[in-house]
Amino acid sequence: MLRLEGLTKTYRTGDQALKAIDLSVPPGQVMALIGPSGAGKSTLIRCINRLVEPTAGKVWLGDTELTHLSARALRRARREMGMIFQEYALVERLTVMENVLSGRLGYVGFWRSFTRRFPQTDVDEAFRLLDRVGLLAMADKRADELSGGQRQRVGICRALIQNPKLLLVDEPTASLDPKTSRQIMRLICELCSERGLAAIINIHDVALAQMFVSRVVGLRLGEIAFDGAPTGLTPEVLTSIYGEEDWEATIQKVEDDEEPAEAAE
Ligand SMILES: Nc1ncnc2c1ncn2[C@@H]1O[C@H](COP(=O)(O)OP(=O)(O)OP(=O)(O)O)[C@@H](O)[C@H]1O
Repeated sequence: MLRLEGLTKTYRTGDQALKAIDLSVPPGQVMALIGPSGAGKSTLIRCINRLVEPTAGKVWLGDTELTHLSARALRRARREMGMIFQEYALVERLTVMENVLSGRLGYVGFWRSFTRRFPQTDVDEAFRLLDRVGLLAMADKRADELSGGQRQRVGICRALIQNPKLLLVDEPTASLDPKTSRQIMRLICELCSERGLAAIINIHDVALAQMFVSRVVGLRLGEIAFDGAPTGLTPEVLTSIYGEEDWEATIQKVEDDEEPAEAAE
């Protein structure tokens, strides 16, 4: 469903953030993207929906090649890609419901969005989504009254109400405590599985990635250094991605977390 061919990004500063990346993500697959700071993870995610313009290469979403689309066609293609951000990117003074509905702006006409008159079907779907993520009672609260975990749940609803085929998720747990991080990762993965949605999740926390996803891609200096199952992330592989460090502690943490009591949380 998503296919990158020779995706390359060289910033004007000369930084080669991505070096001819080839990567395919089939429908329904949730993939974690890991790697050290500066490896190119955010650039890769942003080149897919052209928030950052690739220097070379192709991005296929289904049968559509995205890098040569006109602005108008790109707007249409972006509806198929929901984005979830580290800092939630909510409009603070709007309510939870209004923030969720803003995910429909790519679909409704200018005047409707200007006056915020969304079709009833959109409102119904927003309520369903808020219920699914446990925020139904918060629909009328202002976004700035929410905790970090609640804000991220709103961000997830806003991405899903677009009815995307692919989720692009940029460090969804970076501002959250460990327990809330696990809940958010679990929620994203459950929702992808319920909806047959593919996702690429840029995530710093290797242990968290290992707990929830079936495939991990490790980037190093703009190139793929690992692509496989989370069980393949041995200390040697992690060293090849991140450089020297004691990885036993990280891997141990995953095993501890897999105890039944934790899973029932
Ligand atoms: N706007 C920009 N202009 C110039 N260089 C940039 C820009 N954005 C990123 N880079 C460079 O591109 C490379 C990849 O950056 P990117 O942010 O994609 O990495 P990352 O893996 O997401 O890092 P982090 O985990 O710290 O967010 C780095 O060398 C960075 O300095």
